[in-house]
Order: sequence, then C-alpha cells, then structure tokens
Amino acid sequence: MKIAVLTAGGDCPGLNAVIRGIVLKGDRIYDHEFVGVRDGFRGLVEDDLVPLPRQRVRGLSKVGGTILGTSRVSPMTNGGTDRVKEVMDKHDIEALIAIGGEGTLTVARMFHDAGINVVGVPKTIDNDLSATDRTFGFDTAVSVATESIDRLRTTGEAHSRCMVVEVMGRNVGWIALHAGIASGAHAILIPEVPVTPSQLFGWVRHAMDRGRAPVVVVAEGFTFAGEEGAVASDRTDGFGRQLLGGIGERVTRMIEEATGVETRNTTLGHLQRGGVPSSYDRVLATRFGTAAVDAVSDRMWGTMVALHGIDIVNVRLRDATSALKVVPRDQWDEAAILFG
Ligand SMILES: Nc1ncnc2c1ncn2[C@@H]1O[C@H](COP(=O)(O)OP(=O)(O)OP(=O)(O)O)[C@@H](O)[C@H]1O
Ligand SMILES: O=P(O)(O)OC[C@H]1O[C@](O)(CO)[C@@H](O)[C@@H]1O
Ligand SMILES: [Mg+2]
Repeated sequence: MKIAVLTAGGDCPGLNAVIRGIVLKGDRIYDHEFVGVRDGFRGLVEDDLVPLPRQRVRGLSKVGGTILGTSRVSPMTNGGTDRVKEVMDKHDIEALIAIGGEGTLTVARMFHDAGINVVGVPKTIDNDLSATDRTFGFDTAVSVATESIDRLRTTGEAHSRCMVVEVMGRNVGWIALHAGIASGAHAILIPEVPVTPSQLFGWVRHAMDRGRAPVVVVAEGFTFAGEEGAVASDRTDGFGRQLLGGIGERVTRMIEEATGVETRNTTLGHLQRGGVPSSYDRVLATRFGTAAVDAVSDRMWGTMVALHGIDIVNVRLRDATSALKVVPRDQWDEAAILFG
C-alpha cells in the first residue's frame, strides 16, 4: 500500500521517532511504500510530497523537530477534501497518517467523514488530548521546564528575588503543574483554576517570610479569578489565532508592586518544544508509529492510536476530538497544599 505521512500543528519532540517507527515497521513487516507530506496540510493541498524510504528515517528517534516540516495551514480553506482526494489519487496514495494535536486530529476526522482513508497519531507538548493517557513531547517539555526552574531558583536565592516562570499550555496547565511540582514551586497558576491576586501575594510573602526566594510557575493560558481571556499579543498564528504570552510579565509586575519583593520573569517559550526528545518520549513515539502502521494495514480508518495505561490501543477520532483533557481540580489541590 502507498501511504502518506504528515505532521501538522506545532512541532513536538518525538515527531521524528513516530515517522521512523511508521516507516521501519511498514517497510519490514508489510512492504508498504511511504511518501512524506511537506509542512503539514500545506503540502497536501499544494502537492508537495517527498519519497520516504527507510534510509531516510535512519537514526531519527533522537532528533528534535520534524524532517517533514509542519505548519498551521488549513486544508479546509485551501481546496478542502476534494483537493486532498485529487492529490492522493494522482499519486495512488491509499491512506494518510496524520500526526498532530487536537486541531490536526479534528481535520483528520473531517477527512474520514469525507471518505479519505486516515489514521491519526496524537502529539502535543500540552498533553491536552482526552483519549490518550499521555502524548509524546510532554515528558520532554516538563523536563526542560523543570531544569530551567531549578536553575532560576539558585539565581533567585542569590539575590533574594521572586522568580516567575511562564510555561506553555494554551488551554491547559499540565506542563505548569508537573514542572511546578517537580521543582518545588511556591505557586502554580493554571488556566483551569482561578486564583486571586491576593492569594498569590500571600504565597509569595509566606515563602519570603520563611527565608526562601519564591518561585511562581504560570501557564501562558492562566487568567486571574474574575478575569476573562488570556494575555495575548495582537499577532496571530497561521490559523488566525492570537499568540498567547505575557502573563508572566504581568504577574511579575503585580508581585513586585504588591509585595515590594524584587521580581523577575522568564518566559521559556519554544525551548520547551525544541531539541532531543526524552527517552520516555522516544519510546512512546516509536510505539505510536508502529501501532499506526498496524492500524492502516488493518484498514482501521477514522481511528487514532492512544496510550491506555501501558497499552497502545485504537480509539475513534470522533471520541478523541470531542473534549480537551484538563487538569482535574483535585490534582492542583494536592500540589497547592505545599504552596507558599
Ligand atoms: N476546526 C477546524 N477546521 C479547519 N481546520 C482546522 C480546524 N482545526 C484545526 N484546523 C487546521 O489544523 C491545523 C492544526 O491544528 P492546530 O494548529 O490547532 O495544531 P494541533 O494539531 O492542535 O497541534 P498543537 O495545538 O499542539 O500545536 C490548524 O492550524 C488548522 O490549519
Ligand atoms: O508555534 P506557535 O504558533 O508559537 O504555537 C504556540 C502554541 O503551541 C503549543 O506549543 C502547542 O500547542 C502551545 O503550548 C502554544 O500556545
Ligand atoms: Mg491545537
């Protein structure tokens, strides 16, 4: 069978390990032929494809980014499913493996509804997909954030400053929660849990009173109780959404004004997405890749591979894209006992 593979949405450590897993198993076990789609859905509607022989994926499991490139170009406003079918037919491509987050998988579901043979692979550093226990990329992002916070703590202590760290997470606070717990943060602010400024100042003062340099971890999508809309710039991404970011700087100024404690902000940004994947993410991504090629071979169209416990399973794209996986309140409460 001739199969196209694409990566769409934000890149994520482990994408190349998925591609390698797909191609190696597909070649060795099923004798499939693969083509790569350049830059996500852009390449699919613009007919920008490259051969993907097994030699091309050699040694890739530890390489960050994606050899195929990615973008946020939507196929639905650039020719739609008719154009996708046309390109696939032209090259005798029978199936598509779409590797991406909730947006990419939503498009994959639309493709399935339109009769395109598609299987999804979940990726995102945000870990916000409800149908899988974990997405690859999350472990790496948390490790990078944790190491960064550990470093910020020592400079904070040297100057008796409060250190604020803004981490990614457009709609959910998984990275903030896990990196915050791992590094012993004195406050963790996430989109799911409204916190008032006075609660935050209380944690900062309490940490200072104990002779500690307070560390505050804030997810980019956080808003204070009673406020609406995350802090965002006036710039938009390739799909027209506002770029988030800036809450760390705002929180920094608020803390300094209210408490008098000298405070600095660090925004980790794309450092969390770049570089080599952790061993956990390499393993999960490789398993997802080999399972995805099994699903294609079994013609399980409209499904996505997922991690349930320690097993890789297949779930329907329709179920996988219906709701985001947010941080449950009790998990934040567990961490909050140690704040301040
Ligand atoms: N409802 C939709 N209708 C049409 N196109 C969509 C839709 N949702 C997403 N897309 C397209 O899919 C692309 C990928 O989605 P998105 O940008 O949200 O990334 P993702 O796959 O969710 O990954 P991540 O959010 O982790 O970066 C979008 O940029 C857009 O082009
Ligand atoms: O690639 P961009 O447009 O900077 O996207 C940033 C967004 O992508 C993610 O890294 C993954 O969804 C989010 O955490 C973040 O809001
Ligand atoms: Mg998305």
